Amino acid sequence: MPMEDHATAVLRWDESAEGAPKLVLLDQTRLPAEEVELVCKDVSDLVAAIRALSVRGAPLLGVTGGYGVALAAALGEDVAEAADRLASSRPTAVNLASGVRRVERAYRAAVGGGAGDEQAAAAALAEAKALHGEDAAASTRMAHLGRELLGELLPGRRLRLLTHCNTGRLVSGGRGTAFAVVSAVHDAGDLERLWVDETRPLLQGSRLTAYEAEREGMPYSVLADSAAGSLFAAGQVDAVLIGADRIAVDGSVANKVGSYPLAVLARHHGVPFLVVAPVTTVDGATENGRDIVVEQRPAGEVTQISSPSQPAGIAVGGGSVRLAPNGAEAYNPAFDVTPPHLVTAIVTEAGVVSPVTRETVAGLCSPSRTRTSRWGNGMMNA
Ligand SMILES: CSC[C@@H](O)[C@@H](O)C(=O)COP(=O)(O)O
Repeated sequence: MPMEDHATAVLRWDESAEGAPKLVLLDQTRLPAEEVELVCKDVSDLVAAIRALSVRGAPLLGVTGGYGVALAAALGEDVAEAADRLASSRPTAVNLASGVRRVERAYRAAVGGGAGDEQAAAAALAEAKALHGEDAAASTRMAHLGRELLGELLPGRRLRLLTHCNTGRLVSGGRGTAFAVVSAVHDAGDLERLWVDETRPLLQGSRLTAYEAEREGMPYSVLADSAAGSLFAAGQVDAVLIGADRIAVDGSVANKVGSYPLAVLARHHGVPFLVVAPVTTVDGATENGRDIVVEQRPAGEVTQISSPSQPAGIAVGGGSVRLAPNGAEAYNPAFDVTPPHLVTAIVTEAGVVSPVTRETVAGLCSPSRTRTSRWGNGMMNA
């Protein structure tokens, strides 16, 4: 069932009620147990929601950050200070900072053009809404191109696709990134099974992707991340599809921790490893994968698990259960970086990039990008 059919939108700007506008989010830390709205009345609320992963996933973080700047402007907060706090609330997903800066630029341009406070706030909101709409359109295009690519790579068969983390409607103005491609395959009747990595430690796969797969009526199975190797060995995976939080100019892909081992497995077993991400995730300012800042999260996310009412293990207060001895230290990077030579193709709304090289990826950043019409030879026409 599509997300719009539910009363709770993933994110909405609310100015219908009396008083000041608010940003209302579907609190993703409460899924799949319950659909609960989280009302952000100001930028501090929103920054807290972003840090707690109540709202998450690269494209949606960009859209949320943009609305955050609009909220600051509407409330008469210091927009520059609010933009800095929003942009730095999580470091890895480039969309967050770029969404924030884009809306901040629109606000400044309005102020520079002589707009009053209300007009400038309206300009910021219009830009945030435009970004939201563009993200939805990009999602539709990526779904189409990704499905087409799978048809070329793996013709004439029903597909067993493996995905990691969560990349569907919960992270996007539309149907998402990698999950949007899976949805398109499913809609066409070509999905034999979606393998859903649970995605330790915060379980974005089992909590969120399985929730979305269930609602779309897909055949799916959740697996422990460590079970993926045996699935590949058994010949049960036709392709891996993931999203991305940041793609460096050299084609390195930062995504949820656990993506890199899947790329290694995929290469070993000769399985295509596809990254699906909007052009806004390609960061022209980050030359190499080693320059990508990987967010380190609290140890408690690994060493404890919370009660069902706080299923993500994010809030480690009352109701949490220890998974490791008191005092255990933990290594908890939120993301890892997959080198370009392990990535078969990057699917963007502007086209499919393959092979993934500095030259082909740089084409996505430059205004004068060139595209070729054959997959496997630079870029496919969008
Ligand atoms: C389209 S979403 C791509 C990525 O943002 C997604 O795979 C991911 O890693 C999200 O991480 P999260 O820490 O849940 O924000």
